[in-house]
Amino acid sequence: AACTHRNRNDALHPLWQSPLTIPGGTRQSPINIQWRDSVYDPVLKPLKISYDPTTCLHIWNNGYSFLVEFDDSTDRSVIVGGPLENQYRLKQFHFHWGAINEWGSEHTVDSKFYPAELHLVHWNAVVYPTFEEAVMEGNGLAVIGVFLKLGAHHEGLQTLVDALPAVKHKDAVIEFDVFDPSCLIPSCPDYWTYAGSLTTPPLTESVTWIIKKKPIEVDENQLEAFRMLLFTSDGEEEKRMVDNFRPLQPLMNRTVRSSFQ
Ligand SMILES: NS(=O)(=O)c1c(F)c(F)c(S(=O)(=O)CCO)c(N[C@H]2CCc3ccccc32)c1F
Ligand SMILES: [Zn+2]
Repeated sequence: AACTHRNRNDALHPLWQSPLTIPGGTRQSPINIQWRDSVYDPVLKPLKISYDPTTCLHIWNNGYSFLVEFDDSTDRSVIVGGPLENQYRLKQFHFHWGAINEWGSEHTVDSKFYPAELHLVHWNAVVYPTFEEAVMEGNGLAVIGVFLKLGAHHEGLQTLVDALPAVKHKDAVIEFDVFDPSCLIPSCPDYWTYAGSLTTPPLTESVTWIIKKKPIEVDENQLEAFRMLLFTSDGEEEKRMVDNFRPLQPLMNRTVRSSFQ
């Protein structure tokens, strides 16, 4: 049943009416991560994350998801190591979630969906002068994916949840000037990594995905707070912002590597 529902969102929202798969695309995202098919790579380093909480700027409902955007004009919030050749700057983070807890994540693990997935979007400011250029290049972006599972209340997430009513409608923005997103990343260092793409337009094949093995726990009220957001602007007929994930894409000729045995 979940699989049919997942495809239902193609008709629901313009974003997902874009081509299911880019013609000629060989590295599209998201994918199912088959744990037993992932290959341990001893060369993979630990991912080094150093975020400066004061680089946080605002929260914005852009009609696809809600984004927390950062000042990426300097190297104050960066990641390095892991599968990455260069240092990448944090630009924004956002989430994908479902209408109910049975689905909502973009990636799956052994075909299991999580109720939501966090994406921290970074760009290679060492090699490319702007984010927009990095979006078009094979090694331009690095996105950390963190699965959310239903469980204990998440203190760090709550500060974000408390601000969501202020960005209920598309195009709403509120100032959000101190937040450390590393509180949303599990301390367990284990991750999978593969070469993929953006999961929203322009769907460019420019993302090194780093998917954390361990999920974070959030409670039902916190997931419900995501589902109270709207795709629509103030004054339009309300459409709840749910099921804002892209359907799974073919693995094609790719190997998912793991940083753990
Ligand atoms: N799942 S994902 O990580 O691929 C991903 C998203 F799912 C998503 F919704 C967005 S967005 O900014 O809300 C919508 C723009 O496409 C972005 N934003 C990126 C993509 C392109 C772009 C251009 C300017 C600013 C941010 C972004 C994104 F990288
Ligand atoms: Zn995303």
